[in-house]
Amino acid sequence: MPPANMPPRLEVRSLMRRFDGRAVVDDISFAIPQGQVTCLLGPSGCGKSTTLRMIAGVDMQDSGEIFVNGALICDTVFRVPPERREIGLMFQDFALFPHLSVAQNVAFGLSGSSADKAARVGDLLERVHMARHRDSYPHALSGGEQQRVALARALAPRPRILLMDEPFSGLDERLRDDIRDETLALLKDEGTAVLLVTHEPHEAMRMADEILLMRAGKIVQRGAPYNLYNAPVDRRAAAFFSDINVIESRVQGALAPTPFGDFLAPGHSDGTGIDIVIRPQHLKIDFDRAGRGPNPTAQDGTPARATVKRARYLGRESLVEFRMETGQILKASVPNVFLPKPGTVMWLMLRRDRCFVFPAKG
Ligand SMILES: Nc1ncnc2c1ncn2[C@@H]1O[C@H](COP(=O)(O)OP(=O)(O)OP(=O)(O)O)[C@@H](O)[C@H]1O
Repeated sequence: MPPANMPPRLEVRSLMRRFDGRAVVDDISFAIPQGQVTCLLGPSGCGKSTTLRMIAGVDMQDSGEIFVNGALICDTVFRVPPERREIGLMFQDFALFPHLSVAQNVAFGLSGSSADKAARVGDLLERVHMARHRDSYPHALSGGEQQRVALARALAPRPRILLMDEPFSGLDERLRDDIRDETLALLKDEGTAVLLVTHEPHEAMRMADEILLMRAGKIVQRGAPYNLYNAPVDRRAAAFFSDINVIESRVQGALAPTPFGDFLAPGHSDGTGIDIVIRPQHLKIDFDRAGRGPNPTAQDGTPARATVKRARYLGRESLVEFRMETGQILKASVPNVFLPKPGTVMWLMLRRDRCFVFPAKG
């Protein structure tokens, strides 16, 4: 942890960028301390890359300021050019130089004595497990190997900040998690402050100390991965991280009645639409006991009858779709193999501590 009085490595304040009169980045502020990985997460087109491009200095904000180590590097008047910002870049389309070997690629941005450069290149290639490929050329490397070299090249000059734009998107799904973990370990060793752009929640959960959830140019929620997953600000934020079930209700006397019992809806007037949101892994399933289910509990509320519509085995878990007596379909995710036959009558409960209650239009 950096000392408390140390300025953040990177800070942006009230960044705005408009294209054709439309605010694509709309009043964004955040700070990243030394050694922290922050993920800018959001759907395609929400303004993530534009934010990164302004910090890199290849695009210019309409208003707002960017600071590195507490010093202004860009506002609407003053602007440090990109090459003097000491910010490393690792973009999806930021290819290796094809005519340079692996070692030459990593050495490219380095200054200092040849001995120092060789030591830094050797050390980084060891740490990204590419030392034995030091004399290979990029075309002879797999996508994952090229990505490792690109990481070593980006970190070689010891940038204070590294900006990464969808850096793993070109990789085979099975490789990605390994490379993400190796990358994270190296970034933490180096103490680099990182801003990583991704549209994949899984990637953000795996890599980030802090996630900035972005939508239509704004940060709608920020916090540790745990907080975003377990305390989403609205229904869309919940749905961004996993499948969700939504049970619709209408408030009657500060309560939202559902087939699973009443939910508290304080502050909402009668007739207000309410969504009870729950992730599939937080539904509980019980067997039918001659037409009866388990007894209601404070934690799980009232059980409701449902019929199995379909069950599929997905490897780590099984996904079971249920049809409620109201006609609504709910999805339950169950660890391992659980494949009840379609038509089987079962009882469902909602883990109350895992339900989110939102106004319907949220
Ligand atoms: N130079 C430009 N001129 C006009 N519109 C632009 C320009 N650059 C970006 N945009 C628009 O700004 C919006 C945000 O783009 P941006 O690339 O920042 O989104 P993103 O969140 O990074 O999306 P993706 O994940 O698809 O890259 C998009 O609607 C895009 O079309």
